[in-house]
Amino acid sequence: MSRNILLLPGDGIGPEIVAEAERVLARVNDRFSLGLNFEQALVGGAALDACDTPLPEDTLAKARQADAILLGAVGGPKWDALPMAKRPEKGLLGLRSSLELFANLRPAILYPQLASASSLKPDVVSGLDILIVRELTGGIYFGQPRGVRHLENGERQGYNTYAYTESEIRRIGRVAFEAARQRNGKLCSVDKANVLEVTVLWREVMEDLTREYPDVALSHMYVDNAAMQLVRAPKQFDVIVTGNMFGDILSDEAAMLTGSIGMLPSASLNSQKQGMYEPCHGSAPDIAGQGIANPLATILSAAMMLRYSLGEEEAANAIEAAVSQVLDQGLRTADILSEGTRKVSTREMGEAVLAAL
Ligand SMILES: NC(=O)c1ccc[n+]([C@@H]2O[C@H](COP(=O)([O-])OP(=O)(O)OC[C@H]3O[C@@H](n4cnc5c(N)ncnc54)[C@H](O)[C@@H]3O)[C@@H](O)[C@H]2O)c1
Ligand SMILES: CC(C)[C@H](C(=O)O)[C@@H](O)C(=O)O
Ligand SMILES: [Mg+2]
Repeated sequence: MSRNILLLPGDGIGPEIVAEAERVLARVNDRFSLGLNFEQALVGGAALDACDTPLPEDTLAKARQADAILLGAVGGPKWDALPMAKRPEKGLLGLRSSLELFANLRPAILYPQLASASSLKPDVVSGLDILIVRELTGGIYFGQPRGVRHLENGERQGYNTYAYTESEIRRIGRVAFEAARQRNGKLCSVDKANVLEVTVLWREVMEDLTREYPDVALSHMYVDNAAMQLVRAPKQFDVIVTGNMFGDILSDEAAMLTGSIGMLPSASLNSQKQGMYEPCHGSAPDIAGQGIANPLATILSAAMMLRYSLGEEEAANAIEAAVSQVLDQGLRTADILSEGTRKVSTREMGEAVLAAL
């Protein structure tokens, strides 16, 4: 069986970290005879520079045909002044919406070796294993109308629309309830139902789903409290389900509980389980080109790809075990460095994972 993997390195540290994940994928491809074929395409700022669009037709066509996609990151100061429709981030959002990748899984797992790198005290985070299920193709990111308009008094007004249909809420809800059922039967839905009508509906639909999932205990929390609880007592959470923007923010927050945003992988899936896999972080312009970025979130995203889109559990487990092994060896990129550990570069970290494989 042959499977096509599309690599989209993107911008900033994207090419550096995707190169390491590609080498890891190539190694498990050989070791487990996975029949993976790799192809590359442009997205984001790299695509803007070459083709004047952040999502070229050719990239979208390749993405539609791929069995799975691995993306680095997009964006950077070079393109920040462009109008919204032309920005690198539109390339990423265009991929997500064109492929209907509505279900974004962001696991925040603390590797025990990184307990001292976490922003929280070891006893508060030890054993942390949370899954954030973020709706990815709706909400305020995509709602219409949007823009900047001129008011009669001469002032300009910027506006966006936060909208969800019942069916959009139901389908992400089902993904979250299924995940909760397979884990510990606990789901917390995060909203702002004390203020926003759209999330009153969100809450109603989530409640409704409990009839399909009587074995899952559903709770609700306002997003401001959830942000606080995540740093107060994160282990109260198991699966969190939330909308696009709240999920974006809460997942960056959760990343710091695991030591670094450089540790947080993600899967973005559609209803056919076709998926795009990417680290939760961005293009990190402040460290791009220095060879010091942490490639583990991308390598762990590759493991998620093997598990969710390709059904290669054994290869996925092997990558995760290799990551754990290099952490055991005390190797750390700068973002997770702590006393008594050894600082390594992006490439050295990739090499170490390869060696462990
Ligand atoms: N999925 C994506 O492609 C994605 C995600 C987030 C942000 N972005 C874009 O990236 C650009 C920069 O955004 P930002 O600075 O707000 O967020 P960022 O995630 O790029 O960086 C935030 C901080 O985390 C650090 N960091 C991120 N990844 C790291 C890694 N692998 N190893 C070590 N340190 C790491 C950075 O050095 C920086 O200090 C923007 O253009 C933004 O739109 C893209
Ligand atoms: C770059 C940006 C569009 C993106 C998002 O907000 O979804 C990023 O922050 C992420 O978390 O994947
Ligand atoms: Mg984000």
